[in-house]
Amino acid sequence: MARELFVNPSCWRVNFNYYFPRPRFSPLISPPRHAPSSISSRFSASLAMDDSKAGSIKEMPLGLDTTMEEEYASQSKLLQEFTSIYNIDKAWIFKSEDGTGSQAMFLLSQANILANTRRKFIVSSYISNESKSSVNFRWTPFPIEMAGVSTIVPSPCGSKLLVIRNPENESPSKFEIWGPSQLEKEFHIPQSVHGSVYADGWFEGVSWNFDETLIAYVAEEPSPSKPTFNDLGYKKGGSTEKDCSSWKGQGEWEEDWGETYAGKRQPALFVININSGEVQAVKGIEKSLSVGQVVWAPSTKGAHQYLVFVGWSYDTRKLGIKYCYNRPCALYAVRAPLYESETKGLELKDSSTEDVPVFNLTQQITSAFFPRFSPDGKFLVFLSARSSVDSGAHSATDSLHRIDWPTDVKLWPSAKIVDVIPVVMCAEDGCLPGLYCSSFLSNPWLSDGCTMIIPSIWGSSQVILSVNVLSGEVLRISPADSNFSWNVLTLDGDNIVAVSSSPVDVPQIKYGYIVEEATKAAAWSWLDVSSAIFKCSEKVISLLSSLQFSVMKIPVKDVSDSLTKGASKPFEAIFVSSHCKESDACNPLIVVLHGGPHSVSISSFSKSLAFLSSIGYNLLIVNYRGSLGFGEEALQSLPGKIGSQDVSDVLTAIDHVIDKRLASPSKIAVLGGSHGGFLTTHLIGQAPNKFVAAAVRNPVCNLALMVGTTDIPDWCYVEVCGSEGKDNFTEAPPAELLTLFYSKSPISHLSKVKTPTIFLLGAQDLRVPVSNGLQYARALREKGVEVKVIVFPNDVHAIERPQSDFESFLNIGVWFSKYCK
Ligand SMILES: CC(=O)N[C@@H](C)C(=O)N[C@@H](C)C(=O)O
Repeated sequence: MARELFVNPSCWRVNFNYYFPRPRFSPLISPPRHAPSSISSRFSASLAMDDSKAGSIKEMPLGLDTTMEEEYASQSKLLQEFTSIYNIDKAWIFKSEDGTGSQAMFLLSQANILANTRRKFIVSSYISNESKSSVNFRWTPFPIEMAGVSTIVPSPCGSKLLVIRNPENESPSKFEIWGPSQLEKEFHIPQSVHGSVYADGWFEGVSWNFDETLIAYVAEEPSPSKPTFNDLGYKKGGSTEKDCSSWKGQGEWEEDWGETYAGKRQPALFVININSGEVQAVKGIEKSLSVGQVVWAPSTKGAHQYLVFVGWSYDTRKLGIKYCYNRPCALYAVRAPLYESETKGLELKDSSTEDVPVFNLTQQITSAFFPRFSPDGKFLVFLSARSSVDSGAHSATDSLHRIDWPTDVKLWPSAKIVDVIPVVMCAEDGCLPGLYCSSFLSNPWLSDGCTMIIPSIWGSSQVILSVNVLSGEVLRISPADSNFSWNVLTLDGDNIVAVSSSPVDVPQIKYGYIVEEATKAAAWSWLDVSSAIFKCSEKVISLLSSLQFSVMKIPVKDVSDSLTKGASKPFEAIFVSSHCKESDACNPLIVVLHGGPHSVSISSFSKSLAFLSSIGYNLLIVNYRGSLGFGEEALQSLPGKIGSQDVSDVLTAIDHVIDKRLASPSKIAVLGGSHGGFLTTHLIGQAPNKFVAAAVRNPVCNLALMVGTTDIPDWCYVEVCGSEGKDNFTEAPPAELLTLFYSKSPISHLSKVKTPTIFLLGAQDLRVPVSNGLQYARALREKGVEVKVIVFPNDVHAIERPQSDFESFLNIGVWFSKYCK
């Protein structure tokens, strides 16, 4: 979680949907409205023969009919252009030695469709501030590819760069230490010491100590030994050697953290000495604790060095952790291992703690993560998802806290936790709706030592906040007069390098500085940073320039006294459309629904949504009540009411745009993934005449089936039964509960469905296993509804591997072209 990232498609609190529609510019081949979705291959072949070379019979690819082939080809061409747009993932600043400017390093990434991976590359720039209000970025001419790199972490003073390369198989992890002009050291850490270094954005943590000699990090524990057998049966004592006369059994199955962690071993703490290359496992941490996000505690001369880390514990089972902030966690302090070179002159002042080497620092609160020490080491600030843990909702409103860091180790466990920003239940209009953070910079501090710069969701946008952690003052410092989304990449002293985008504007770098004399509300000014590096194709630019977006406020229907104030306030939807003349008929509308349900669609650039809108669809991206960014009361109004309140909000949003003549009632399609797929399939069942086509990615269709197969069965309880579902959760749900789960599921409305629906399913999805989508798709087909199913054998819940992502949205686009005229 400790990533300095621009919003990343895999970022779990912000939802991105990728869908592609009919090209406006391509000659449309109109299929018969109810053409069978799978014309027999004999028929396809005979049609194809006309334009094939004599003698050979052209076979249509599986699942593609001849009537749509042109469409498929033209959409795929444009889709390639959108797919190749870069992401701006991270940045670092290095102060120049003469103090006149700074050097910036940006980490960008781009899909490499052919290799089915993402290419990572670095671009650098020299930053000079000619005056307070102007900045000049001088870029190196070409990016440098970072092939095979898992993560890079500069040292605090910027003189060294750690590059970690994780093994692809059983080979060692590689640690490289680079100086300004050369590789200074390289260490290979064998699997017997530890497995892959975690670079997952959740357990991930790599931290240099203050004198840049030691690096603490999180890696997979070494593999436990497994029973060995040979021709005499079980071989006592086992064997580490690989020999051809024996074989290994499996031993007992070990729980992992579910979705995206299948087969990953326990995350554990290690420290490497970069002078000797010696690696030590950090001792004293309970076996049951999974660790992550490690940082060095401020050091006291002559005393032991300590590490602060996040620990996740569990009861009888590890429930899925991806997208789930409701897993209890705490901050712990542990003594760092001693290295010979470090012990010289050590007085071991705190040797009295010998028996208690690990302290829980946050016992008073159910969740604590993203630990950050202030630059002077006087306080420790952290984020908490206690609302999420306490209510059982998988994500909710965060709170920010401070511990005034005692110099005496013995006082650490009893140190008071101070609330800096509490959970906001229901904000007044224009005020902070609450904190919703999915990343903190590793160094988020301005030079006053007490102001942090953090990104957070505010309604349907991501904004940048400055937070004074002593006074609790919070300011929205990214421009409040635009609906763009912003993220912090890094700080350049007291200036901010940020990235800003919108549904119709590709990400652009911005440089923010404080305008001293201005009023508080307008204290920050933002400069554009232009570069040829951050340009995309002319075609994309021209298509995007014909689009516009707005954020709509949609009043809640049927407000009753039983609703909290926060749940009675308007929710939001992002509307994306092309500039059109009054007389123009509306483009077809695609209703886009995020998952979670406690996630949010923000107003940032999404390649797939931009593609979709740029070729002739209007989008209605609905942040129904329960989404992040609108206060805790609105969010908590949904658990217990899924399939009704959220469905009603989406229908209200659709009516809203129809009433405003922004959508034609006969040209509406709907798409969503996961809980968004739950909503999509509910909508086509509950409002069977409303939608001409639907597309779902790993949809939740049958909660009674999901509860026994998902990595988060507790989610089904909480979302169906509300908070009390958390207390009643059991692995063996009683029959009455299974009946309730079924009745709250889209499958219970299946008999009414008429809408042609395409299913994109990841066979390795542990969150909403493929059986959910398959059962529903087969049941629809059984009753004669048009259905197309694509299963990606190696994809998990997110279906984000480049080729799968591409094929998914190409097929969604073509599906909509076929049915959504
Ligand atoms: C908590 C969670 O994973 N819920 C799923 C049902 C879901 O909707 N997932 C979201 C995050 C998604 O968009 O995939």
